[in-house]
Order: sequence, then C-alpha cells, then structure tokens
Amino acid sequence: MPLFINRDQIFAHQIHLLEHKLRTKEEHILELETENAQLHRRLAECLGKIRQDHADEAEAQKHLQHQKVVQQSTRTALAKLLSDVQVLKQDLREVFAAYVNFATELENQSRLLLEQVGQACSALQGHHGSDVLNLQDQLESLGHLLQEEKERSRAERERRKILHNTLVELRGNIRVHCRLRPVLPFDVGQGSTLSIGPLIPEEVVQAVNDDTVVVNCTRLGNPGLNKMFEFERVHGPKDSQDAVFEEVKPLLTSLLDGYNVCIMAYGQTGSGKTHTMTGSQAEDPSGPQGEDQHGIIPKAATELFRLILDKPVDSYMVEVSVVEVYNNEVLDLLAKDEDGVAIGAKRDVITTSTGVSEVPSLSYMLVRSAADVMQLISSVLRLRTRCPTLVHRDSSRSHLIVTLTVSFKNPNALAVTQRLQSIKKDMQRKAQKEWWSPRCRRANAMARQSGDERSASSSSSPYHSPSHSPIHSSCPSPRASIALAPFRTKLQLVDLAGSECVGMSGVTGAALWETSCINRSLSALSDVLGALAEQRPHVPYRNSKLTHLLQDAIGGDAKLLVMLCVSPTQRYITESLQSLGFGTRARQLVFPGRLAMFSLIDRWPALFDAFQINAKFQTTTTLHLESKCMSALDVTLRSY
Ligand SMILES: Nc1ncnc2c1ncn2[C@@H]1O[C@H](COP(=O)(O)OP(=O)(O)OP(=O)(O)O)[C@@H](O)[C@H]1O
Repeated sequence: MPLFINRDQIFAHQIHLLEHKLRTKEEHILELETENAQLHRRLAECLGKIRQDHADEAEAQKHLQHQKVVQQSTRTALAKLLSDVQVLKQDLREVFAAYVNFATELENQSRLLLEQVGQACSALQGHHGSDVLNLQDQLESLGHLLQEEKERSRAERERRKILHNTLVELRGNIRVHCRLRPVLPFDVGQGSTLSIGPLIPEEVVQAVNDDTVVVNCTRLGNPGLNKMFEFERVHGPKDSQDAVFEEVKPLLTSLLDGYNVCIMAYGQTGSGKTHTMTGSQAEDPSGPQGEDQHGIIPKAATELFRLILDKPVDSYMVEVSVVEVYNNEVLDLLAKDEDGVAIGAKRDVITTSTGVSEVPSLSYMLVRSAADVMQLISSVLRLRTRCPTLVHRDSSRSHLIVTLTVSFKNPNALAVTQRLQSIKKDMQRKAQKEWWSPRCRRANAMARQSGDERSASSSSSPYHSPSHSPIHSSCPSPRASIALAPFRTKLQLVDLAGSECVGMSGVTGAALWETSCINRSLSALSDVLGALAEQRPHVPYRNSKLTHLLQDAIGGDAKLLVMLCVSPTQRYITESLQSLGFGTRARQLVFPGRLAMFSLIDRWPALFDAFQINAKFQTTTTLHLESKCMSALDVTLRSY
C-alpha cells in the first residue's frame, strides 16, 4: 500500500509545533517581564529607604549639632550661675555681719534709752508727782461726770419717748383726713338739667398742701371768696391708694395696743368712699385689680395679719362680721339660711351693762389671713343695697360696717389693755358729767409744781378724786384684775352711704325714703360728734342704729378716723362744703382729747407703777409732762 505523506498535514503539524513553541516563549517572556517589574519595584523601595536613611541621618546630625550648642550654652550658664552664687554668698556673709553689728548697736542704744527714761521718770516723780496724781483724779471725776451725763441723757430720751407717745396718742383720738378725687366723666354727663354747675367741669375744690383744702365759692354768690379747711391730712386727686393707706396704717398698731379703732369714709354719693374703703372693683377686692388699687379694708386686713405675725403664735384671734345699716335697720350680711345662702338677716343693737354696744346673734367668722377676710367680704358685698342715682349709677344706699374683732390671749397685753380700758371708762364718765375749767387746771399745775401736789389735786380738779381712778381704787390690783377670758378690741371699717341732698341725686319714691333715712342717720352721727365736742352730759348715740352700732368707736379713748371724700367740681360744691363742714366739726373733738390728757396726768403715778418706773424718774417726768401739756393746752385754747 502506497505511503502517502500529506504535505499539508506536515506543514500544519510544523505550524502547530512552531505555534506551541511561540506560545511557550511568549509565556516565558511574560514571566520574565513580571519578574523584571517586581525587581524594579523592589529597587525603587530600596532607593526610597536609602533616601529616608539619608534624611534621618541628616536630621540626627542636625539634632546632635543642636544638642552640642545647648550643652555648650548650659555649661556657660552654669558657670555664670556658680559665679553668681559665689557673689551672693559673699554678700550674705557681709549682710549678716552688718545685721549682727546693728543688733548689738540697737541693744546698746535701747539699754541707754531705757536708762534715760527711768532717770526721766524718777525725776518727774520727784518733781511733779502731785500734778500727775491730780490729773488722774480729774480724769476719774470727768469719767464719773460723763457716766452721769450719759445716764441723764438716757433718762431724758426715755422721758421724751413717753411724752411723745402720750401727746401723739391724745392728739390722735379723732383724726379727719380728706381725699379729693379726680374729675371723672360723670361730673358733666347725665343729670345736667338738674346740675347747678357748668357743662365743662370746673374744679373748685383744691388741695393747697398736705393739710389744707381751699374751696372757691365765687359762684355761690360770694365773689372772690375762698373757704379754707384744715385737716390732719389732705390727699389730692393724684394720691394713690397706697399713699392714703400709709396715713391710716398707724391705727392698726393702736388696735393691737388695746384701743378700739374706727375708720369711716364720709362724703356725698360718687365722691369715692367705696373706692377709698374697698377699691374700685368693690365686689371683688381680692380680685385681679393690682394690690395698689386695693382700698383701706383689704390693706388694713393685710397689715393687721402682718402685725399679728410678729406676735407669739396663737396669741391673737381675728373674727369678722359684716353688717349694713339700711333704712335704719341693721342687716347681718354673714347670716345664712338653712341652705347656706346669705340672706342679710335683721338684727338689733343693744348696750350691755358694761356700756358696750353689741348686736345679739350677729354672725362672726373666724379668719386666719387677709385673703380670708377679703373672700368673705367680696362674697357678701353683692348683697349690699344699691340704686342708681343721677350722680352715681352704682350708688350704695346703705352704710356698710366691716368689723374685725381681735381677741388677745397674751396676759401682759391683756393687763395693759385692761388698765387702759378702765381709764377710758373713767374718763368717759367724767367727760359726760363735768366741764373742765382751764383756770383751775393752771392753778393746779402751778400748785403742784411748787410741791403742794396733794392739796391741789384734791381741791380743784373734778378728775383727781381717787374714787374715780380705776387703777387706785375701783380696780383690783393689776394682776388680780386680769380675767381669764381673752380681751377684745374692734376695728370697724365703715363705708357710709352718700351724704347728698335729694335734689342732687334726683331720687323719688322708695329711693327718696332711703335717702331720707341716710340723711337722718348721718345727721345723728353729726349730733353725736357735736354732743361730744360740747361735752354735753348726754350723747345721743341711740338716735340712730348707725351711731348706736359705732358707740364704742366714737368718744373715749377709741381712735376714730374720718376720711372725708370730696368731689372737686363746681357741680357738687354744696355737698362738698357740707362734708368739709362735717369734718371740721368732727375735728373739734380734739378737745376731749385734751381733757383726757389731764385725766391722764392725774394717773401718771398709777401708770408708772403699772410699768414699774422708779420713783425719782416718776417725779421729774410728771413735772416735765405737766408743763409740756400746759403749753400744748394753751396753744389749743388760743386756736379755739
Ligand atoms: N380717687 C379716685 N381715683 C379714681 N377714681 C375714683 C376715685 N374716687 C372715686 N373714683 C371713681 O368714682 C366712681 C364713684 O366712686 P365710689 O363708688 O367710690 O363713690 P361712693 O362715694 O362710694 O358713692 P356712693 O355713696 O354712691 O356709693 C367710681 O367709678 C370710682 O372708681
């Protein structure tokens, strides 16, 4: 069989072999290239490392160089320091040597000086010993004199204090303050047909200073005539509620001192009585209006509880009663029916056997804070009788009397207040029976100053009889007289109904009857003040329920403050003059205060005993007080 070798196959085989070889070579080349690349990379790394080593070496060289420099400078500094230390050591040695020298020298000098002083002293004692002793004696006696002077000035200060308190107390038994309200829109508006004034309100009443009001009466047919009225304090239209209360505040202290206190607002309708007593939002005096807008009642309650806070815990208890006097009837505004609804029950006023006015079955509420008081009052104020008048659309037609009764449990306070109460009753008795003669008083004082105290006091003054002295005779010893029951004083806060005339208020029918009742009770109040001022034996307290209710607060040693509220415009000039006249008459009650002053002079010894003041001081104080009282009386009499 022929052997055919296909050339194409051979070529193909060779090509295949060659391609295989070529691939193998190419793979070998690739491997070599990869190896070459790795070698290149390692070479680069080695080169980098060598470069880094070079840099590190350079840095180390630099550092070494720096170290060498530092070493060099340290060595130099150390050498300098060593030389300085050597110098300092040398200096120190020199200073120490100098100090030793100086100390030795000083010691020598001191010794020398001491010797000289000793020599001088012995020389002085030898020559002037008696002078020194004299000087010492003089110094000692001057010390004694100084001590005596100090003692005298202390006693004088005490004396002044007693005198001041007494005079303030006696002068202040009745005070009249006046408050002018600002001109308000209703001073023109409605009722202009009845108005006697012009449409543009003309201010005719003005406060000229702190204690004087002037009324321009030109339009009343007195051309160019100005009437002047003086009161203890006059508040102008710009005076705030706070300023008004500031003048009233001291009465709260008197209340806790054991005196009955009454603060009443008097004036025609719309003159600002309710604003002054309760604040303008009368039915919610504890409400959102600022405290500076509160009237005397809330502020007095706050002050009372503030004062009580300073006293021992639980030594005082405060109860509130609220009544209104309407058409000469007393209505208990705290009385409630079975359902607890306030009804304003009718009550009566009586005078007890001890001469105190009382309202049987009157409701009292125990209060523990001013907020309690105001909550109570605001809850009953809506019951108060009101009626719109031509002058004031929210006119109160009744007298509102808020009474805070304070009960004292403190026996010391009780002792003092009981003594004062006894004196008060005694003075009231005497003031009603007898009339004081200035000439006799002056004779008494002069007689007593010349030492004849006993004869003067027993012969001419009706107030000197020991039988009338509550402390000497009618009262048992002070301690024995202290009753166990708590002692009570009353703070009566009164918002009187308006004192306007019927024509001005424009009321008719039932309201006319109301107005007539209001005017009658106010005139009864005026009569009571008049009777007290004139020292009439009978004071007509019982002519009206209002005066009967306020009996304990008017006269005697009770403190009464009448706040006259006055509208400033021409339209109300007649009412304003009437109010100012009422205030002026009330002020004349100062006179019984003077009587009380002399009644008290008779009782200085008893009072001094009560307060354990020593005998020598009693004598000097009595003489001093009497002479002061006499001059105060002379001034008063001249002003009458
Ligand atoms: N000093 C005052 N400052 C600002 N407003 C006042 C002042 N006094 C009174 N007023 C305002 O005058 C108005 C009448 O005052 P208020 O109700 O106090 O009179 P009133 O004398 O109590 O009258 P009434 O006897 O008729 O009850 C009220 O709107 C009150 O806010």
